[in-house]
Amino acid sequence: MSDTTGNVIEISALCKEFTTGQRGRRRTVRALDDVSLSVADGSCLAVVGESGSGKTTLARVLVGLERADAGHVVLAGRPVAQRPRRAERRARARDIQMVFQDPNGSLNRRRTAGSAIGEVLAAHHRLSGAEARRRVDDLLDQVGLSPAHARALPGELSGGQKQRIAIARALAAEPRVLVLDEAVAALDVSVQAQVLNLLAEIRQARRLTYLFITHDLSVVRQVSEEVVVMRQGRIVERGSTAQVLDDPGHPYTRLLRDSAPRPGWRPRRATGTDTAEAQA
Ligand SMILES: Nc1ncnc2c1ncn2[C@@H]1O[C@H](COP(=O)(O)OP(=O)(O)OP(=O)(O)O)[C@@H](O)[C@H]1O
Repeated sequence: MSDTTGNVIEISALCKEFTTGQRGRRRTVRALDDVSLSVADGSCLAVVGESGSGKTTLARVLVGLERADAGHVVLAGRPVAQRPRRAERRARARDIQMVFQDPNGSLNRRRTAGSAIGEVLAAHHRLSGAEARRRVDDLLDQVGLSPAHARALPGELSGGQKQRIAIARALAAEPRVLVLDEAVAALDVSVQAQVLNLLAEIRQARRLTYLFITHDLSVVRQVSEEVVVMRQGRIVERGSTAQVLDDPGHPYTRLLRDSAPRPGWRPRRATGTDTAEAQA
């Protein structure tokens, strides 16, 4: 379900600050500074930016792991409460799920893959034991694993297989939106390509919407039609992937693109001009 605009995510004027340190040495960081963004139902929007630009904070606010100081989020046509009740939290989890960079964070090392997926199924659907087992097998199949993997503990799985289980867990809730936060960053390049292909197939088959957070511009080209560029908590540029990466409008995007490793790439020391331009 999307709202009348066809957007499944509508974010307006989100702000979030973090204050750290002891009294007298306090430091405040504005992780999100007036961020407004919409994501069309069924699309894939990439969010890029250097480390600390606010990408993860945006994701965490969206899925409800962090509370914004100001601003609004509308998910699948429903405004998201800042202090949600249990039922609202559960409804949000059915709308949006997140896959993290490190699958170990979402998998208990003493729990089999089947039981990890079954836990999410049980939280969102009323199923008999036999139905749940069948759904676990279906989900394993959708992420390219076999029913035998249901009995495996995380320690018996490769990094790519663990990430596939984390994706199956997220899919078990049957969400409309998947937020993928550096979801392939920890994988070897060949495994990365397989998981990216898998994610593309799943999006098409399930008509899902992706918010794809990455620092890797080559990944952006493979997965998304549109991209937003974040810098110091603000969105500095948004457009089609081809336009933003091939003909960036903002000096910061040019700097990001020009410092990304690629075939034939030679590291180049940033000049004073680069830095001054990017401050614009
Ligand atoms: N829980 C927190 N406590 C204090 N500061 C935080 C916290 N979470 C994020 N920050 C700060 O907010 C800013 C944005 O961080 P965030 O993790 O959202 O950036 P990012 O673009 O996702 O970076 P990375 O790519 O390194 O994950 C950073 O300056 C970070 O140090």
